[in-house]
Amino acid sequence: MRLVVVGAGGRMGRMLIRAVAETEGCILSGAIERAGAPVLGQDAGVLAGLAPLGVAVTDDPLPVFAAAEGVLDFTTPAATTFFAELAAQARIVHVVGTTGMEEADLAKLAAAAHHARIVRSGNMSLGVNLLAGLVRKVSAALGEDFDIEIVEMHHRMKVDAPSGTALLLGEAAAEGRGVALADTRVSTRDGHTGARRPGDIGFATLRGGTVVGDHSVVFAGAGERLTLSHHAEDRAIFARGALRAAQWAFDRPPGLYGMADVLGL
Ligand SMILES: NC(=O)C1=CN([C@@H]2O[C@H](COP(=O)(O)OP(=O)(O)OC[C@H]3O[C@@H](n4cnc5c(N)ncnc54)[C@H](OP(=O)(O)O)[C@@H]3O)[C@@H](O)[C@H]2O)C=CC1
Ligand SMILES: O=C(O)C1=N[C@H](C(=O)O)C[C@H](O)C1
Repeated sequence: MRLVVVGAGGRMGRMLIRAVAETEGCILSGAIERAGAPVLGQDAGVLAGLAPLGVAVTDDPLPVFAAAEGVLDFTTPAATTFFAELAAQARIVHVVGTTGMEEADLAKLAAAAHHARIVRSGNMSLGVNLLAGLVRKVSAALGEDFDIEIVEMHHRMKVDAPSGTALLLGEAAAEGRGVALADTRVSTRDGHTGARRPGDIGFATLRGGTVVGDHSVVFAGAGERLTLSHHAEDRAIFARGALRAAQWAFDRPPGLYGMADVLGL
């Protein structure tokens, strides 16, 4: 499968280039960065710490998308909605790992999915997607007597909060209870907040150092507490998930899919 990495110079972009090079049946056919990026013109393999791959980083996606079968996109919401339109025009697979997307961005992805095969997830790792299934079950079993709080920690460079993973886990918890996350979500607490409202799903965000991604879902009841956690130690887990998603989507009809579809969960 001929794959393009967009945001090739980023933390995930470089990891994705390595993952494509290591995956049987996949070949890097293009690497895109934004106009003016210092890595333009560099060989993508060298950029990712590998031997040269003969693919120069470019800021012109049109000819690159036209010659590809899929695009791996861990960039920004603005870049992802732009690439979604191009991927739909080129009728190629679009794997979206970008987080921090607003309702309007998601509506654009849904529109593009009429023509493209899009797989989007706030976390592409196997472990987190299994955890989401467990959270849904535990949330349904415990009910509202147990307060749900989601705690996440990431590296100091992360720009969005709560993380895409925390929101994914929050959605799973809300589904388990049969409520909408939008009605129960509490993402900030500061000052005299008053007592916790029954049924709220709380989020707490920590940022610092080089943490790849830690998430815990705490179910706090009267006299006991249950905590389900995932610790990402290496960004390779997300890149491997993205490759799996691209290969899975290759012969699917157009639509918007998630990692639960890819993993058969
Ligand atoms: N779903 C998942 O499993 C995971 C999701 N993520 C998400 O992926 C995203 C990226 O994370 P990370 O790699 O750490 O961030 P980085 O900032 O390291 O990488 C993003 C890259 O995208 C580039 N970029 C921005 N705009 C454009 C554009 N218009 N065209 C081409 N390239 C562009 C940036 O360039 P520049 O810096 O020059 O602006 C940068 O190189 C985040 O939203 C993060 O939360 C991360 C890990 C796992
Ligand atoms: O920005 C990151 O680094 C990560 N982002 C994703 C998120 O927002 O949950 C996935 C992972 O936790 C790393």
